[in-house]
Amino acid sequence: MVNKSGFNSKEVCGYPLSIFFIVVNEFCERFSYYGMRAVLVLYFKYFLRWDDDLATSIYHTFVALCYLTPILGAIVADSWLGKFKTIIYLSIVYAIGQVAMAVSAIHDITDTDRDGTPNNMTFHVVLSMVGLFLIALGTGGIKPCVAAFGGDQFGDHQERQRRTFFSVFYLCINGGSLLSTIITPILRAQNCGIYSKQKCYSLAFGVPAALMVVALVVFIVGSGMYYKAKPEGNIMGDVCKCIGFAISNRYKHRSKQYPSREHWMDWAEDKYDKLLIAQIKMVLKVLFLYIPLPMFWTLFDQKGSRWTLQATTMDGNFGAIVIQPDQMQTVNPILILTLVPIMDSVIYPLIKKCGLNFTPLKRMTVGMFLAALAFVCAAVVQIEIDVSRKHLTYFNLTQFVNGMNKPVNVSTSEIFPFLIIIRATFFLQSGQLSCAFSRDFGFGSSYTFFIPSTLSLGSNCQESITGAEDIKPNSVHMALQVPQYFFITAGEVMFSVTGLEFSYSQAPSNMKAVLQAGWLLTVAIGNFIVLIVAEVAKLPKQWTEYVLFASLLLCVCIIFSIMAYFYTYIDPTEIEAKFRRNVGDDDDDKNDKQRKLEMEMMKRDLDRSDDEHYKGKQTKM
Ligand SMILES: C[C@H](N)C(=O)N[C@@H](CCCCN)C(=O)O
Repeated sequence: MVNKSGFNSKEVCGYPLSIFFIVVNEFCERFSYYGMRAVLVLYFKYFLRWDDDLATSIYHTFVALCYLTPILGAIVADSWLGKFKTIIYLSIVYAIGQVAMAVSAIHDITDTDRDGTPNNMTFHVVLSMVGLFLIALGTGGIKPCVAAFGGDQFGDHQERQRRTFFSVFYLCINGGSLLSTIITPILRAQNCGIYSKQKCYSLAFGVPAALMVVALVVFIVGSGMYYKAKPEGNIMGDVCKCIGFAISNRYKHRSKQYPSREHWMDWAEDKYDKLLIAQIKMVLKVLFLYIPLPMFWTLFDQKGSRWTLQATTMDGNFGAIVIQPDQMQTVNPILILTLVPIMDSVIYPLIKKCGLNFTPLKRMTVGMFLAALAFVCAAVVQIEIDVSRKHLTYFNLTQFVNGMNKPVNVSTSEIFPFLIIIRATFFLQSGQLSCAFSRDFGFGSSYTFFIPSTLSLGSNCQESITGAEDIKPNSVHMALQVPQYFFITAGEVMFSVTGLEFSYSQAPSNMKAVLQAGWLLTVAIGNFIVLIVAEVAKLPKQWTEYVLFASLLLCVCIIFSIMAYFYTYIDPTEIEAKFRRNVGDDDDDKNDKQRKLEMEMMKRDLDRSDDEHYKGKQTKM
């Protein structure tokens, strides 16, 4: 098959063979990313010993960074290296970052006294932060390149195949995410180590590191089959310069003696091409609509932080299997894989049959509302947890009944929490004699221990001490998190999947990457908002924080629906074609007056989003 640029590629069932490597690469990369992310907040809490707030803050800073770097990746690819080389180089950086994370989680490296806990925490913190920085650079940098590189492989006659490719691509993202969020928590729950056995975070990070290497190798293997478009120049830079010129030119001509122009971007006409200005106007219209969107991601990305921490205080026993708190995140990709086909083939067509025009912006509004609902569910679950644990401060309530006829001093080592199980070691001492025993506690439980009169201190007392459970461990079941996962995922399908398509369809041909980067930027800002709100609000009860986030999103949802109401859909290809036709007409010596008139009309169409002009394709909201 020869594509639009004359590139001859092998085909299988009408698809370029090269996309097979791209799809497998995406699957492995998303496995690597989501697998590492699934256990990250627990690594912070239980390995680095950070509190919930610090763990949540660093988690969201990392996610935010992952969605800031796509701009960098897009600039490097478009203006310098091209997509292929950018993907290769940044994947290497990414894999190094994953390896650094795996090494940072080996407790034996600094466990000099061999008691099972690292002795030089600074080493682990610094290495893991360097690792996370490299991962953010890699994953974010390649994000806008891989999907676009896949799209480049298709010829103009393969529109249908290209659309299928994007659907398969999204399913691969969720397939990789699903598998990894099942596997890495299992690996993390294993015991491993050289001097002492501890929870195996190094393996949980090591496997994603290996998958990233596989992703890179698969991508390189396909090298000979790819169509590699040359870098088109820094369009992002051109856009910024053009906007900058329009602003400064407007400022220079601020005096009343100069006639005003219809749109402030028209002040760039003195230097820049009219087509570029028209394209920038289209982009700005969409970017303006993006302003409220970060709030959705603020709530959405708390699945991996607050919701996972919430799951650690719940009972994960599902009878045949015990679900780890971080494994609850798998509910999201499972639901995505089921909901996307159901929505596309049943719900949306049904709504259409009912005569309702469920436009992309309406879907996104409903998606926001569902995410707010998810947080109301999370708040209800949190209240349930708080009530069940009201009287439980596990250690204060642990007591000893001494059956010996001499005083016994009881002390304890640091409590080491293994998620839903807490292990504590007690030291009994009387005079020079002492003994120790360890017990596992269900999270939130409380015990009374009996010291028998026959106990011989100085020997092993592990077996001799008996205990009675006064307060049962966590009783609120993790299954109660399913409704909140259902609503947030239904919200994701309506908001994220639709938003991606909306960003693509409303972007001028040469600025699709700019809008994709803008779309990803909303994710980054959303994650920064988590930090700001959590820090400013500092609410004492977790459920009130959930209610606060739900209320904020609800307000934003109302604002967005008003903005969306005034948005008019456009067809960028048609607008661009008209501008180009006009240049052609110019060459044919067309009547200058007539040409100017047409240009003015097109500009007005764009500025006012006049409905009739784009053959009824446009719809409000
Ligand atoms: C796994 C998740 N359901 C998903 O599809 N993620 C997408 C979009 C992420 C948007 C911001 N968190 C992905 O590309 O990973």
